[in-house]
Amino acid sequence: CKQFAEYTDEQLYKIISNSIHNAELTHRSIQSFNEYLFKIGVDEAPARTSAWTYHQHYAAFKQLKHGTVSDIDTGIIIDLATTELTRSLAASIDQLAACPRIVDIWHKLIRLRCNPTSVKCFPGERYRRLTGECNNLKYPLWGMAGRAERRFLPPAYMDGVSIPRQLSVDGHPLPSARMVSNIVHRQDPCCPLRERDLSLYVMQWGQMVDHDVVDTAGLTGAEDSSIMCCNISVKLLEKRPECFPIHIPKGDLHFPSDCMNFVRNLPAKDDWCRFGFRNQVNQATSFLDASFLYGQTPTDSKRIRAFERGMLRMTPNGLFPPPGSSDTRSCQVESKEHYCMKSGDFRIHVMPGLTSVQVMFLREHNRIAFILGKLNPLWNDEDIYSEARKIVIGQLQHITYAYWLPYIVGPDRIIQYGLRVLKHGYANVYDDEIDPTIANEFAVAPFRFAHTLLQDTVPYLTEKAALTFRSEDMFNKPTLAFSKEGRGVSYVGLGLSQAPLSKADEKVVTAVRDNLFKDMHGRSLDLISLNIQRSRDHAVPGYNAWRKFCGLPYAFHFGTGPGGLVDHFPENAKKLQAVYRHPDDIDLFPGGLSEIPMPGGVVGPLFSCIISQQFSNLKRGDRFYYENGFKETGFTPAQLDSIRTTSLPRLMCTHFHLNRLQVDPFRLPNTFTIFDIFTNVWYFCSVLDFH
Ligand code: HEM
Ligand SMILES: [Ca+2]
Repeated sequence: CKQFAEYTDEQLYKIISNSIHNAELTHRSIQSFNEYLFKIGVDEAPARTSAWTYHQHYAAFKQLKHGTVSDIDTGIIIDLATTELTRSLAASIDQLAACPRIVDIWHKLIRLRCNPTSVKCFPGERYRRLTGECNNLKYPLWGMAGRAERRFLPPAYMDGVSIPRQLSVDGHPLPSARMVSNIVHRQDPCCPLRERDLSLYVMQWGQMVDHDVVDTAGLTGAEDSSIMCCNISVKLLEKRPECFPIHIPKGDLHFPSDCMNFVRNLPAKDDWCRFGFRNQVNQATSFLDASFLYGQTPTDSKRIRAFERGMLRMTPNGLFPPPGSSDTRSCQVESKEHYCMKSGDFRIHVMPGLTSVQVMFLREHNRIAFILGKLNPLWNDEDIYSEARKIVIGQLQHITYAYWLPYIVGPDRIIQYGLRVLKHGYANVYDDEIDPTIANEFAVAPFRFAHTLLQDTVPYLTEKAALTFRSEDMFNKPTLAFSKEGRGVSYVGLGLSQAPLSKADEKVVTAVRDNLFKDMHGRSLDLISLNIQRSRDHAVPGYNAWRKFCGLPYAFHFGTGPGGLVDHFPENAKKLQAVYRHPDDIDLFPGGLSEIPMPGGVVGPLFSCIISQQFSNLKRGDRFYYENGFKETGFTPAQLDSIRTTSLPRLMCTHFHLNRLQVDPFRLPNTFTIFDIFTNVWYFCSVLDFH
């Protein structure tokens, strides 16, 4: 505290009090400014939104709004106050935090507007909570929905607190995110490549897992409007701290203007109301717990559950989730009979394939609930619901760890990080010192790897025809899912298993790189620019910092020889060199995605390390992980054996009403040649084991 010896307690009190007070004033003035911009039509109301503005509505702080409205303001105020405090005292956050006098005064003052997050746990509870709280009895908040994401590495904010990372190590501005996207990630539409024999279902499962474990909250304008950062004067832009628009370089082959809208993500409230660098909020439970199906709060769950025989609500024909009363604006409806479905995750309609997988799990829950109800006539609704939910989550975890993850990170990483599932018996891997909370960096770059696996088309396979629809025409619409009297869900699901995965390289299809969320005015976004800009918004350090984190060689130069980008093909290293000034500057997404994939995986050494680390945390830091044998909460050995027979083809056969399917729908079926007859053959669904 020596550094602050010249200040009396009264002076420190005044400085800290001023910083909080000024932060409140600034926040209020930003809010009124937003109201004004909304009134004069700069920001767009959700009612008028087209797919283009949906981007912000997806990210909006939705799921937990009712419970945590004040957390939104508190997070912003603490962020503003921290910035002012570091400036007033000309000190870093670490220096401030090392001074107990400052910390004490801060807590006295901040208590007036911020309550530490607290929950009550009961060790005997048999089932995981919807919110994820109390999973860890020692650290009950770990993995809970609505909390700050954790960091694997400290952020690189320009001011050490909140301003996005924008400069090269040599002080020059970083290249525009769109420029990086154009030079590193452009895919020639003529010749998209396919990824080995993997199917598009690999991509779709990934998006479902992603939505289960992460939903980072964004900022919105007045009355939930979409904040517009382009087409406003520089003066106005300066007054909008939410804005961090992407510069589009001259001569862009797709975008005529020079600005792509980009709004920063919400600053999180710290669990203990401490000051600190800006962090972001995960609205989802970090655990792989089918939160996309069950919701993350008791209020949400009330809208999802039927409260009868353990079932989740369904339309009378038993095919779909019912409409959501407050989510009607969450998709674009093209027919009077269609509606936006209610699910545990607001983003269910982003692509027809995602709707298809989510509906499959809804049907599976109700199938299991029906069987449990029949077998246990004395069980009440709550008993059946809880047990069915536990089984569905077990199935989801089993398929993800046993069948999906190895295709992503490759078999070597599965062994290295202890991610293999057992064939028999309990694994008992729980460690209450492991924090499963989703890492900010995992969500911002490595786990977005699957954006390269996307195709320009949505395959749709009926009994009679193989059709395709343009992906860019299908974003955010329930049209295909409801088509053909509701059989569309199955046709999309089957289509995914029969279509090749786009190659796991650095190239990304134009459907999302140019035409993401295209609306009737022709406005669209570039998902890859968003990914890059998002990592700067979160101030995620550059490529080399991550190579070091993973114990991989540091790149001193852009060559691919020793001391350089040793995990890149020369062609990709050259592309990176064309946009970046130093290997330290390379943003995590382009740097990692352009690495040579691991043998048997789709991501390179860096992404596979970060993804494996996160999945290891999700396995070992989840007390309810399905292979754990705890008496109260685990499965019986017989139940566990049964969960282990769960397979994706069984789920698809049952819920998409199929006659036949290949053994592994994550891979394309083999044609019957002499060499591969036994590798991934078609089966009649009736032959598959039903449990
Ligand atoms: C057509 C399919 C998809 C579309 C349209 C899509 C679109 C988006 C959009 C708009 C964002 C937010 C971008 C931002 O502003 O930062 C996002 C984030 C993300 N995407 Fe995708 N995505 C798709 C598929 C996938 C798949 C297959 C994965 C698989 C692993 C994935 C993983 C992620 C992750 C991890 C995030 C960050 C989520 C968060 O922090 O809340 N996406 N995606
Ligand atoms: Ca979850």
